[in-house]
Amino acid sequence: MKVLEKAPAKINLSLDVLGLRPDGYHEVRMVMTTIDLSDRVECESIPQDIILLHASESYIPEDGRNFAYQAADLIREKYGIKEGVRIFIQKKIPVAAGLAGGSSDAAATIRALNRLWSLEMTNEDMQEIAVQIGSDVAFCLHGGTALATGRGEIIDPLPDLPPCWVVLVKPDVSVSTAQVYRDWDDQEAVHPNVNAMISAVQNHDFQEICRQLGNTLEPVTVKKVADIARIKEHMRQIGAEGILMSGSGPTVFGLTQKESRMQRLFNGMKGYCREVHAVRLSKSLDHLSKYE
Ligand SMILES: C[C@](O)(CO)[C@H](O)COP(=O)(O)OP(=O)(O)OC[C@H]1O[C@@H](n2ccc(N)nc2=O)[C@H](O)[C@@H]1O
Ligand SMILES: Nc1ncnc2c1ncn2[C@@H]1O[C@H](COP(=O)(O)OP(=O)(O)OP(=O)(O)O)[C@@H](O)[C@H]1O
Repeated sequence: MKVLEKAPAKINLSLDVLGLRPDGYHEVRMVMTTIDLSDRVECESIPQDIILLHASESYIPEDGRNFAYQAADLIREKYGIKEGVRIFIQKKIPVAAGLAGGSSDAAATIRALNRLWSLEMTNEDMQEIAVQIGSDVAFCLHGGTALATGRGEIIDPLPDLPPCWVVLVKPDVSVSTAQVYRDWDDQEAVHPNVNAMISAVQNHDFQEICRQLGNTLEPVTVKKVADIARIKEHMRQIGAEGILMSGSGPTVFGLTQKESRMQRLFNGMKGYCREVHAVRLSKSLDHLSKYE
């Protein structure tokens, strides 16, 4: 049997860091949402006792460095699975971009293997695997809109956002999440109002969501990637209603509810940057699974 899962990217609408924890991670408080830009993960059981992973792009690791591979390895170990699996990842999400592409592939693999091997995993079982792979994987398991706290693994669902377009612009550089967190400085930090963002989401108030967009990691990455500030300014001039860098960057997103403005933004930014996407938001993942 072959199982397919969609693995959507995320954006951070509000990202605050509260401080460094004893375990070396940072305590965060963030509002995240999934968008309709997805990788596709296929899992097929094979009789040999191995994990075979292939990705559509040559720059994606196909061994134990791949988060999807790690997910399969952890599940086989925990549930004593003797058969192997062939995993294929059709990559659409830009890599090392602040969009959690690798984390979403891992989450999709957990969902897929739960079905492929009829494991009847509870949310807690999936969560236990997710946190061993990365901080963003727990959010990616369920998608939709949520508040994430702790190191990012404690998830409290929020209502869906009002419908809107998301225009993503990725500068031609990759950013190391670990380095951005290391460079974040408590003394210099600018803190977004996460509570105000939560209220705006609960009130379905699109204009207020745009006003409350904020990311304490943005100034850290802007110091290294000056293009981010230029992209933001350009998007502002074209007329995006809200603009922010996602996660540790460097991808910048612009929000608008007007299709004509989305088109203007997409065309305007396409002439400015190579990698530009215009997508809609995506809801929670429960209805996305598909068998083949
Ligand atoms: C920036 C965000 O993408 C926002 O959603 C996440 O906070 C990062 O999540 P992620 O990429 O899944 O991060 P992980 O793979 O768990 O960690 C990568 C590195 O980032 C740093 N890190 C990550 C998460 C966190 N809460 N504090 C940290 O300090 C740690 O140095 C860690 O070694
Ligand atoms: N399935 C995967 N897809 C893409 N990258 C992967 C995958 N598995 C492991 N990686 C590695 O993870 C690193 C980060 O890639 P990813 O695209 O997940 O970053 P990101 O979007 O910045 O994530 P985040 O927003 O969670 O910090 C890359 O260097 C890549 O080699």
